[in-house]
Amino acid sequence: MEAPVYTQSPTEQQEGWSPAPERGDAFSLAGLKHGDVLFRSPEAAFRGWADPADDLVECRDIDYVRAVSSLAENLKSRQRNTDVIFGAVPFSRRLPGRFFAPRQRRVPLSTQVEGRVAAQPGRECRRDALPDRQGYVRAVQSTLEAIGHGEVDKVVLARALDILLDEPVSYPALLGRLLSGHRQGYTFAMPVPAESGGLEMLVGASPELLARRKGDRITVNPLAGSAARQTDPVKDSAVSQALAASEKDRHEHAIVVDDIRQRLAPLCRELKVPQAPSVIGTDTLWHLSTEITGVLADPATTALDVALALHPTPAICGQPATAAGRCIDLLEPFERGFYAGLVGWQDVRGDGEWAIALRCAQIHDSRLRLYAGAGIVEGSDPEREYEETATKLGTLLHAVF
Ligand SMILES: C=C(O[C@@H]1C=C(C(=O)O)C=C[C@H]1O)C(=O)O
Repeated sequence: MEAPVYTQSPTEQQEGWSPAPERGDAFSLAGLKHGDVLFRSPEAAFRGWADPADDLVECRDIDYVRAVSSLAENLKSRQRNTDVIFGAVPFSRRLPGRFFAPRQRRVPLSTQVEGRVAAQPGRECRRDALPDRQGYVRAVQSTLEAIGHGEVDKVVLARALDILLDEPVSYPALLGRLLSGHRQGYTFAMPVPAESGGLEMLVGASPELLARRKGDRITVNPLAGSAARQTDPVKDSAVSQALAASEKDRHEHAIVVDDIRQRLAPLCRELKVPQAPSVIGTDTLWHLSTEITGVLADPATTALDVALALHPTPAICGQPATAAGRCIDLLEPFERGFYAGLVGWQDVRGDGEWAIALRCAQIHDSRLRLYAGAGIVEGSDPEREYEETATKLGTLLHAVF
């Protein structure tokens, strides 16, 4: 089986390279292993190596920003040939986040996965749904009751799928497939602290940018309101038009945009929020999307500062956040871990990108936990919401099998 290979175009060869352990001007995913990093966005692509030992911090929420600035100070003072910190922040405050500065290499944007993409060698031995279809439908019904009683306006209710393979996950195979199947969006492999100690790999292909900073400019791109894509192009376009016109989905989306607007206002001296959402397509879904741009009032505000000011948005938690968080704790029979948290990178100047960890799994050896959720508002149909989560799980499932 051939592993996919990255190559760079001649014009981009000078851009931001640090020493890397592989030959020439191409690198292969073949060596990608537990503990390594991969992150590709529409703006940047990185590959990081777990060894030798990295600058590393694991910390709780109040310390995230301090942790990243102390890593940045270390990098500056040691003039290491890298200026990028990677990391992940969990959904809830119960778990620590992890930030580190591995030996890394920035890959040109023209980077393509080349060669035949290998298949996962293992087979599925076991699959457990948390909860099953009935359980999820009941949880959506309970959420609708809470919404009806005025306790909460929106709750994003997730479910998980545990899969056991008969062989450890092949990261080159899995990432090769995710990268070649998702040319847009944010594809990542990031080591994160496991609940049981040690590390797990957070792997996924998310469509959602929480915050990007370039100098004093920021971009925030919430998604909310979804419909499954169709193989027939006529039906597919009808579905996207119906989504754009759907009252229920526009309400679900507006809750997110209003919350983000309010949270960004104190950070920005200029803020542009489009009047109406547009529709964007992933491999499996149409989403309502609003690209919000702003100019920071204080240019010392970093990409992570902006991301943490917004997290958890109503796109992945709900509104109001505290009441929605209570529903999630009560109704989801698993710990979200890093699902719906932040995953990304930031350089020593504070520029960077933090995506929301969606369409992802936490992986250890041959065990995978996949996650997907759907926003519940007044008018949501429990069976359709279940189907939406099934479509969302498809991103990872199609890459594994
Ligand atoms: C919660 C997820 O996705 C989020 C929920 C969406 C929705 O409810 O329409 C759309 C995009 C994401 O903000 C997920 O993928 O698990």
